[in-house]
Amino acid sequence: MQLFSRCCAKGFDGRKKGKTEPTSWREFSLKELHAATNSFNYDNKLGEGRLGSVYWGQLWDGSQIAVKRLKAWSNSEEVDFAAEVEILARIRHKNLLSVRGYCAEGQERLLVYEYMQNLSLVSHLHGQHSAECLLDWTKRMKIAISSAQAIAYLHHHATPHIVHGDVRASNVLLDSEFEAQVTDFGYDKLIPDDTEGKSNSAYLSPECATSGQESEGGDVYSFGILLLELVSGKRSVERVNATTKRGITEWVLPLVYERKFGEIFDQRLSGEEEEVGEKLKKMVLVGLMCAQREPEKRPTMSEVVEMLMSESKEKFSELEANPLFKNPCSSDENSREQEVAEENSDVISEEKDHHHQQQQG
Ligand SMILES: Nc1ncnc2c1ncn2[C@@H]1O[C@H](COP(=O)(O)OP(=O)(O)OP(=O)(O)O)[C@@H](O)[C@H]1O
Repeated sequence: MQLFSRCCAKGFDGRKKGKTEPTSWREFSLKELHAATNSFNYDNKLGEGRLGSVYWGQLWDGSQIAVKRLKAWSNSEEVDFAAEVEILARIRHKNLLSVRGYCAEGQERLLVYEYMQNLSLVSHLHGQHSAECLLDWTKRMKIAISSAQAIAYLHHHATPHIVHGDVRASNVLLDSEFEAQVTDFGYDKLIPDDTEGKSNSAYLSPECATSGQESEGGDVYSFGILLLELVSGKRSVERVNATTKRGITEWVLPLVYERKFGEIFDQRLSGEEEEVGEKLKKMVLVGLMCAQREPEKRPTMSEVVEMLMSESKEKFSELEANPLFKNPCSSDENSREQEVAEENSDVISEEKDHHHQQQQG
């Protein structure tokens, strides 16, 4: 399809650096969006999410757009769509994809964004672009930091502070320089009853799955899963056999206990990790810190940015020494005690054996 052929390109004209300065926010007519998307033609469809379908389009001035056609709008008639979109449009950060405009005619509600030619992180990690355009480590680290900065901005600098509520690889789009453009934030007023679609997601924090309440801590959890996905190239949840699925943390943590980082890193990039080994380890450890079950143990997004960007060896050693990364079943002290006991007494060793058998029985 023509619209995908530009994936991995450096820019439309080869001169542009990153995201173009968005032209000012405005209202679009339905006629204009019909013309731009070839009447929402199936061939223009980029994909479909919980909120509706997204179409590629081209405006009369040649600029490329992505149009999100919201479904189930009739439930939300009391919401002033234009006012809500205007609030969204005011949220500006270089790594957030801000809305460029909207259309509200009859039952139709549409959001217009700049088209991101390198599409989403999910398509590069697991989708159609994973073979033809594999993200190297430098790009992955850039994506990790730039997406963390975007979420940290929402949590700590936007007024009022914003919980993203749906951090995942498909909501991290990539611009021409492979910088992250985080999207799909601030929709809670536009789509009030939107918890159901997320409830099965492996990105959802345990407390949010129970309470249905989104929070900054929940975003941190989801970002942790995203980091592990980015560094390993694995999906957030994988099927182990016909009846069992395994979350990515359950797979990564035991490997970290044994310091088998090489097995965690995306095997499709083997060889390259020598140069950036420590940074990749850091991505794994920070990912696990974020994806802890207990929200109070997780870092804030500002701390995540700081950890990911830090060059300090001491800070890295501090991170590595976190108790989370020690196998609770074989702490160093326990094994030393066992060694001493085994050296000194056969009886203890027999007792231990007995105890072990009792435990197994
Ligand atoms: N501005 C854009 N530029 C390029 N592709 C886009 C843009 N916005 C969305 N897409 C693509 O369109 C598809 C659908 O996006 P959408 O945000 O509706 O769903 P999703 O993020 O996959 O799922 P959900 O909304 O349920 O989290 C995705 O594959 C996404 O990568």
